[in-house]
Amino acid sequence: MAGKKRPLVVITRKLPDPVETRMRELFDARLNVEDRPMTQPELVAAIKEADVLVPTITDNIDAALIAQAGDNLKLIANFGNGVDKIDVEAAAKKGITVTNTPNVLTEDTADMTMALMLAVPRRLAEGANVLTSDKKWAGWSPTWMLGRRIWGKRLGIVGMGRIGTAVARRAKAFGLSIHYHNRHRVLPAVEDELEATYWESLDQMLARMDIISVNCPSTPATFHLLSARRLALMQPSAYIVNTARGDIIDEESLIKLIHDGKIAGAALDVYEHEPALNSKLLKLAAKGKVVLLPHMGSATLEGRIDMGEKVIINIRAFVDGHRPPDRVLPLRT
Ligand SMILES: O=CC(=O)O
Repeated sequence: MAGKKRPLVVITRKLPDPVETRMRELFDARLNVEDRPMTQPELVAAIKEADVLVPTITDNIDAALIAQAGDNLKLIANFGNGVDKIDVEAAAKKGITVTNTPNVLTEDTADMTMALMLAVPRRLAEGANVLTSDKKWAGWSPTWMLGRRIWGKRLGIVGMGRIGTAVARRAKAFGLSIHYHNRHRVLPAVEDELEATYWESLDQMLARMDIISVNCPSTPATFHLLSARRLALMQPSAYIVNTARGDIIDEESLIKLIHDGKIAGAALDVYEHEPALNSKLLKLAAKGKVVLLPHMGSATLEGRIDMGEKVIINIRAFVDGHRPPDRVLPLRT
């Protein structure tokens, strides 16, 4: 990029207006004016030409694509936290830095996790549906639409990172007791604040919880972390919430266990093959066993503008010859 004043920054998707305006002011920004994902040939053209590529979490930036990058591509500044669609290792081998947008979507995603945690036990979607569908509401009844109590229950968080901790803070305020499984134990001060119990064994935690919340990243090590065997350890009265990534759960097994009454229900924001949806999930939704959202965890206007600002900060730091604050290093596997 040396010698160039304004790097050519190719952005694969439409971003919120204030972000695009700022990008145009600062860079030679190539925006995607049509609000649709780039096709594969468009992505190839983009990676060949750009000094900086700004993909989103749905673009597949795999080794084959990275191999086609032009010599001037030195930075992939992801608009999003999860980098599971970027081959960070292949990028590093080609001398390309990768950055993401952590922190700014933590609280929004935790809010949505909390909403989903309530949704199935308290029958939110089913209840709302009574009023908006042509089903007749006969009025309040002592025995109708009874869900299950949330407060006083045990919440097991799989992945106590930034989002997991933000979920735990909210859940504690809702009267749940906090349990977690993580590769590493969190700081004692955080455990004390949350009165959290650490489970070294994920299996043992799964077997004892009322609600499980998945909050770890998707990596080769967490693929189907909640496998058929592990899901089968859960109690038949337990619920599972996933706002992380679909492939952390063996979705087909989860569907079967809910269908067979071996898990009470699930609230999902992410899917194993999204945007494709397993049609069996729709059948479970119709029975009130699952609540399904279309990957909206971080979808607030403020959050998306903050994410754009993070992308800009990373690009500017990099272009100015500094280490970008949100550099993602290849995984040590
Ligand atoms: O899912 C959203 C993200 O990873 O940013």
